[in-house]
Amino acid sequence: MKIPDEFQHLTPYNMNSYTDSFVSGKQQKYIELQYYRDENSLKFYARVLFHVETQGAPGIVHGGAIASVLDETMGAVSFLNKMPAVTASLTVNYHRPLPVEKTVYIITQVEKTEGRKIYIIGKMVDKNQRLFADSKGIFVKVPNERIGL
Ligand SMILES: CCCCCCCC/C=C\CCCCCCCC(=O)SCCNC(=O)CCNC(=O)[C@H](O)C(C)(C)COP(=O)(O)OP(=O)(O)OC[C@H]1O[C@@H](n2cnc3c(N)ncnc32)[C@H](O)[C@@H]1OP(=O)(O)O
Repeated sequence: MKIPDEFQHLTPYNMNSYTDSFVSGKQQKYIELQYYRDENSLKFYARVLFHVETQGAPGIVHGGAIASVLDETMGAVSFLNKMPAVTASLTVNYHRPLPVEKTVYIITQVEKTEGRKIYIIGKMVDKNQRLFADSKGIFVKVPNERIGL
């Protein structure tokens, strides 16, 4: 199966301390998601399949479902970079309708930090690098105990 070049050398990443998420937890059957990381980069990656249960318009993935997956993958890149943070703001641009049952790929990265603020960007593409959505957000560093760590 063809996958984006950037995904060829990644290793699957399982978030052991974060297993019941409504986005990526195995208890839900709406979204199939596998995270990946690259030891040599500060980016974080996901392969995602939205099942028909995530549709808004018939056959098209709901924009809120796309935003949720981007949000979690963006949040995760802050944790991986040892900066536990929560979403303060999130902007998503939807470039074309995403059909249900189509595998797509997400890439997120930290753009810059300013004090407690972490600026994170993300994008969702298919195997041919066609852009479905991109996102930017401000995540704010919080003490571990504020997020149950
Ligand atoms: C979540 C964790 C789970 C456990 C994980 C285990 C490990 C697993 C590993 C990886 C998985 C990762 C999965 C991530 C999951 C997805 C992420 C989410 O969905 S998080 C939930 C939704 N978000 C909230 O619930 C935030 C609610 N809001 C707040 O708590 C506060 O408003 C907060 C923390 C954002 C700010 O409050 P203040 O009182 O601490 O700080 P102030 O002083 O107000 O802001 C600090 C700086 O941020 C700016 N700021 C605040 N809000 C802003 C906004 N909306 N836009 C722009 N800037 C903002 C402010 O202007 C200030 O900037 P200046 O330092 O002055 O430069």
